Amino acid sequence: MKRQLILEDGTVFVGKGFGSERELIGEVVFNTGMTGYQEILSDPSYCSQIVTLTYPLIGNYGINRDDFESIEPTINGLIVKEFCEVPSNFRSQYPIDQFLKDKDIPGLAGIDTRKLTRKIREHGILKGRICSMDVNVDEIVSELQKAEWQRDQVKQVSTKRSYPSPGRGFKVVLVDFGMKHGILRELTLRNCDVIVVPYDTTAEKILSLDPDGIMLGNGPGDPKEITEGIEMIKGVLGKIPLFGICLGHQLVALACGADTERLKFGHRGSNHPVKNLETNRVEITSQNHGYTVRMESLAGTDLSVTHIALNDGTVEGLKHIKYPAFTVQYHPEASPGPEDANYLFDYFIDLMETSKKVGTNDDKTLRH
Ligand SMILES: NC(=O)CC[C@H](N)C(=O)O
Repeated sequence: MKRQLILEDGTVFVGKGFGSERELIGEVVFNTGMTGYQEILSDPSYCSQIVTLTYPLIGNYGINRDDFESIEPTINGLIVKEFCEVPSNFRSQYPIDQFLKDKDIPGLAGIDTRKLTRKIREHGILKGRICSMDVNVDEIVSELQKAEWQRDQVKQVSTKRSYPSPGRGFKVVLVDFGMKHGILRELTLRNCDVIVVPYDTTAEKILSLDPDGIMLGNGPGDPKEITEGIEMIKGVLGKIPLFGICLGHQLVALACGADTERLKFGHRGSNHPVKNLETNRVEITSQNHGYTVRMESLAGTDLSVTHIALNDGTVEGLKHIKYPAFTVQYHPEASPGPEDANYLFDYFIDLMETSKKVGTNDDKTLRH
């Protein structure tokens, strides 16, 4: 069935609808990964966004049982050049069209995704809506222009209650701002005894669980909205080793007095080159973020830059100069890859081990 994408600047792309027929407003973003559409669809960091995949054929290995990053996908739409109706893979359980119908997520195929991507790159992220052909385009455009940027996505996707994921190794509190389950899988692989807690858990509560380490996961939206997380980090920093990923990285920066800002069109893909300034090695990384830590705002803070993006020079990794705390803007858990940055989870384990041996000194600070 013919359907259209309407953007807030009045541009219209006509294509073929698939998935659900719901009409939802969302920020239209693009991801350049060649594979990994199931992980992208189910990554809560995309909550309420309409995701365009630039790879021209999507869905050929279907949707399987194992690759989900969350149980309920929360994207507001999926745009592809061509979707595969008959997937072929031994793991495939059903086609992407059926999955989107079941989850009530609208899809649009058959549009020029290169043109749409160029538009977003030139203009910056635009609000849009996938609609039927009989709507009044001018009305939709003015509605889009008036619409606020989405808020409160973390509240929507974070777990409502703590839950354990038992193991025999280090005890880790994983703060769920809308985490990809890949993070939990990496900790489990390393035998961690994990407790996943809601985004607004206080420092006191976390300290009362007596963890060896705290992991701050990824999540959607503007980091400045998550004041509960920023306060919590201030209360645990220096007391327990800390590892932050993506939104977790941005929150640590804010807690240490640095600033964040929205990027023009973000970094979303699985081949973003990042330079590790400590080893001078380049890592190919998986990324999905629309905000960034402002480089200039780090002056005068206790954070030093450990990684930078080679495409645009933005901050990709930080470490605390006094406390055992480090963060990355990209995704070391990756899924489906690349795995260049997987060593960071081992580094976190080492940090917990060292901190445990050294113990805490009088003012409860731990040092590398
Ligand atoms: N993947 C993430 O954690 C994204 C962080 C934040 N919501 C951003 O868009 O920059």
